[in-house]
Amino acid sequence: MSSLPAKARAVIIGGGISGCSVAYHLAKLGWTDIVLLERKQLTSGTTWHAAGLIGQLRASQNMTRLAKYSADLYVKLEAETEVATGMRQVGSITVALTEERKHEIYRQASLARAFDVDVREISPREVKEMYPHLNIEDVVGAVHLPLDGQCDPANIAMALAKGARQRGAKIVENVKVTEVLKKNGRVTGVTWAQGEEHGMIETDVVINCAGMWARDLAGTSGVTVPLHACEHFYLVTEAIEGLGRLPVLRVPDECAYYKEDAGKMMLGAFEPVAKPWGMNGISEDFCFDQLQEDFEHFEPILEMGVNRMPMLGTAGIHTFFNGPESFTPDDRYYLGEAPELGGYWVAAGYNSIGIVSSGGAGMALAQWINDGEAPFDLWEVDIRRAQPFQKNRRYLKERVSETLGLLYADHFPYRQMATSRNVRRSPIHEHMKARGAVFGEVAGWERANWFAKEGQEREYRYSWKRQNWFENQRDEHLAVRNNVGLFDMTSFGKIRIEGRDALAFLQRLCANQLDVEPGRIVYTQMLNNRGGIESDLTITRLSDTAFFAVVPGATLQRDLAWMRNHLKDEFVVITDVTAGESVLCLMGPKSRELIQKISPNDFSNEGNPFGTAREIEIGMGLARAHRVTYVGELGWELYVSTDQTAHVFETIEEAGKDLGLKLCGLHTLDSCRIEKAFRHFGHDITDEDHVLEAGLGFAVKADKGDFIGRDAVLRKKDTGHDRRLVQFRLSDTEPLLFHNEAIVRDGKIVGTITSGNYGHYLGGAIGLGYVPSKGESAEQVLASGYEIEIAGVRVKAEASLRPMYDPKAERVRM
Ligand SMILES: NCCCC(=O)O
Repeated sequence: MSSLPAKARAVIIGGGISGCSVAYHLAKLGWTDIVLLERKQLTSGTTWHAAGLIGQLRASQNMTRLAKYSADLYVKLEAETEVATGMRQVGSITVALTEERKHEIYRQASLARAFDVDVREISPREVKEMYPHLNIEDVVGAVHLPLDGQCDPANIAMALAKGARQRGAKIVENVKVTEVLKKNGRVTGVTWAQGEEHGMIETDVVINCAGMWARDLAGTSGVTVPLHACEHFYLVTEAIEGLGRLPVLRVPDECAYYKEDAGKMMLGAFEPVAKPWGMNGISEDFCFDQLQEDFEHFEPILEMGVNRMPMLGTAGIHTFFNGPESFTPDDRYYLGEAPELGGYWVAAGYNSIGIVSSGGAGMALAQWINDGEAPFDLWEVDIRRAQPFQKNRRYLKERVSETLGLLYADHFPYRQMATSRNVRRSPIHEHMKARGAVFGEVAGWERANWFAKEGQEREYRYSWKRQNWFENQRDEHLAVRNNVGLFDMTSFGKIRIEGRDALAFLQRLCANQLDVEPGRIVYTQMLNNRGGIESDLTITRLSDTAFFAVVPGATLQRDLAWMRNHLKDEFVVITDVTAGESVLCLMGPKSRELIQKISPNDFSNEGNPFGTAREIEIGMGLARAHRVTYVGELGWELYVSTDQTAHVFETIEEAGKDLGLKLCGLHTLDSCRIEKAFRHFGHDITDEDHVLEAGLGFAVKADKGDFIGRDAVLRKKDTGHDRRLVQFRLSDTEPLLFHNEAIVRDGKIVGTITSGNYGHYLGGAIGLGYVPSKGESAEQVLASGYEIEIAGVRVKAEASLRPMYDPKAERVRM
């Protein structure tokens, strides 16, 4: 095909709104020699049948930021490109039918306000004024966003495509990418076909924007993009006389959204049990196709719809639509560079919010590709969170039948998935279960989140208030503080870094000093060039040439990729050994007494100081005992080969009987660590957060020689902090903090809580969050009056820059 170049700076695969937005934003950054290849026609997969709702009310700060960007962009796009986008800022209303839902949408409103989104809590009467057709009998609250809107999705995509073309991008239809070429772990080009014609484009950047084909396409390159299509249903009525212009309406408690368009009403649904589609692959010929209607499946939604908006009962139905859309295992989309293949980028899996997401996502991804670093924290949607096993089709099929409905379900804190569970289990999973564990799942790992008492139901009762496990957590928490607790942390990611150049390699990647004696444990961060935190880990030196890194289970793929991508011509082997060792954490003031009962080794401060690790005998087996803690107490993390784990666990349990040993869950790990203000990666510390502003300067050794991020550290030392991570305790002991609550300083919203939990020892909810501090001393930062806004209500908070629990770190060294 003569119009296709032999070389391009980037090749985008897929001409839906996602691909068009990436092309538009790359072109805007000056990437003019780029090519977008669409296997059929632009928008012909999912974009063309999307509802086109532009809602800025999102569950987290970055999703709010990106949705706001999309809304602002789409408003301007028509003037810029002269394509009629159908963008109308009709506003939106979300109504709550329960107090819990009202609390959720009010929380989202607080968050949106922190990002300058125009949003207001409104009464049911005000809802009726704006939406006279609505039955508001059981409406308990609502929020209104006057600058939300609706658009014609296909035309937005066309406008983005035109904007990209105007800046030099080549967008070509009816060309299929047949292979992504690679060499030495990097993309080198793509081959394409158009009918009988074939060709190749040399490139080192490929972006998979292939929507519901993204998983299979990625699979041919050994890349993991776990998503699966589901059937998505909506209906459009005949024209209704006198309907008038109406805001978009969401009634999540009835799984429904409503849109007025050209005098007709659209009613769409996110039903609790969805219908996965395309299990055996999606046809090559799919082009503007619809799926078979299923009235029975939609009927319960329609019934609620007719009650909510009685005129639907008499309006004729013009279209009953069913079309496929992509869903992911956690209802969040994928953005970023695939960990398996350099230069292979992904923007896919939009979970039915692709139109409002794609503008912001395209902007963020283009900047990421251009700069080699994410423009701000995108961990929530980062492709590196995907686990290799998640591409399993049975897993995906079962999971997406749930995640479609979760879009409009209550997004309670700690909510666990019900489907596709038990894939990754610790060797003592059954022991934990037998002792009352109630499990949660992270990265496929089943982990005991809390332990039910004898006779107590082993289920979560979700709420925005104290949930049914609050007292269990309190007992576990106090056992760790006063006595001894045992956590199963087998889900930790474990990486061996070995070889002649291992030390030099880690010295270059880590901010702390790794040139330590074998047996020392070093807490460190891996930084990017801005001084932002890419990884938060401990590294134990096992020998002159061998190191052992421990990372959160959720970040393992990201951390492996960061290490592997930074390997030069060095003799270093990086191996994921996660499945080989379990981790039992014995924590609390009586942990020494307990371990000493079952091991002949010396656990004294002299023989085994804080921050050291060595092999020990335990029961009749062996373990590597690391004297570290994430809960702020005396304790040991025991790394045990998986075959001996049950034996070691049983030995500890037996010995702990007369010491009051308590099994503890992940909720307690978190409540203990937040009292001690230990940072949690992905929340309190991200690639956007400077290591010094995060309060981790103690783990940075700028004088050790060069390392990635060192210049940024030195610069920050010169210029001073722009913001600081502060610990807060609410003075009212009743309300709870989770994350994303607004921080109010002297009456003004200045930030959001990055993580929160209940401090059962300190008494009251504890949160961490950044506040601006340019030119201010620590005293000045703390001298202000702080409040935290929770669902619109402001609660006084005490602030501290030092950990409120054990500020002198005496407990860990006792
Ligand atoms: N595709 C439907 C979008 C739903 C929503 O924005 O709430």
